[in-house]
Amino acid sequence: MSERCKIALLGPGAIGTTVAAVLHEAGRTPLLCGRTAHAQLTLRHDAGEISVPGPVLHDASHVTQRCDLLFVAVKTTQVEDSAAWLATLCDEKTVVCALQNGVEQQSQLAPYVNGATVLPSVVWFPAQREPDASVWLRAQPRLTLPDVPQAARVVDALRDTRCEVALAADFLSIAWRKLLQNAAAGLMVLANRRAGMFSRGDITQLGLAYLQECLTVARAAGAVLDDSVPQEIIDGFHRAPPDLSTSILADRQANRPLEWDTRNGVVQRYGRQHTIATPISDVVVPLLAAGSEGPG
Ligand SMILES: NC(=O)C1=CN([C@@H]2O[C@H](COP(=O)(O)OP(=O)(O)OC[C@H]3O[C@@H](n4cnc5c(N)ncnc54)[C@H](OP(=O)(O)O)[C@@H]3O)[C@@H](O)[C@H]2O)C=CC1
Ligand SMILES: CC(C)(CO)C(=O)C(=O)O
Repeated sequence: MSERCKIALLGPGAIGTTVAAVLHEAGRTPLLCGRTAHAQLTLRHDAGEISVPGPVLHDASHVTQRCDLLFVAVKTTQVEDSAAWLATLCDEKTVVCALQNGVEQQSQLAPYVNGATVLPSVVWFPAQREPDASVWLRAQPRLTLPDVPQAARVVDALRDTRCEVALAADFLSIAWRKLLQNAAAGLMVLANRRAGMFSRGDITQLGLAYLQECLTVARAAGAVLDDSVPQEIIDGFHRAPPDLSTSILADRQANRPLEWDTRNGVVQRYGRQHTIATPISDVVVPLLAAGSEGPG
């Protein structure tokens, strides 16, 4: 096994390109690992563009290095297919920072990472992959991590970059807060519309009722969240640019598999575990699952 690499990034899509670009700007270009070969990555932001020189490696069997820090930004539906990369890049000394939505990153990645520490994160910023594979960053990049010793490796890597990192003592509650936002964003898939649809009174009411259901489940799972959270999330959609999309809608519109279980099914599953009725999830989840997988 050859020398270790300091930082690698798996999944150079919308979020992965953003993190690779901010690392590159700070002189810490990661080893780029993906599924599709690209000569370079391009991130477009408010003030200009960042190009990250490639190549994006696309065959794990050509790589022999383990890494100290691995950012994983494949979709949660793509983890199993990424197994060869995870096995190649990780050992028990690696910290794997999951740049993924959901509240289950640790259990989803642990089977694949050779005993590495999996650090979940909350990714707050929207980024959009364009048809030419460049990425449009639509807000200030910002992550929240659990306040544990292994987070220092991510904090150091992202120090003095465009990406803010916050550490949270009560990470679980913050992760569920973000999950609620993602669950409500799933309604955009069913309407095939972007954030502007929340300006409708009927969608606002549906969103609030769904978020109330999600909040009850989140609290049963241990999250400490105020009664005001559903309204705050809806207010966020009202303030968003009407054309702001969400990654699950981008996947639906491209006819790719959806992270329906990670973002919406999870509320129904935890609801069942805690014997909480989830009537709205019981409608939303099968429709998202069928949209993702068919048949038909
Ligand atoms: N986009 C956003 O605004 C946000 C997304 N998130 C979350 O971040 C995570 C990543 O999402 P996002 O960046 O949008 O996803 P993308 O679909 O844009 O990127 C996924 C990347 O992973 C690559 N990939 C897929 N399969 C494999 C594989 N088997 N081996 C190696 N690479 C692979 C894809 O390659 P290819 O180019 O071939 O498709 C692509 O580069 C998700 O969990 C999402 O929910 C969180 C907050 C915001
Ligand atoms: C845009 C954002 C931040 C909220 O829905 C997101 O998490 C996503 O698109 O997956």
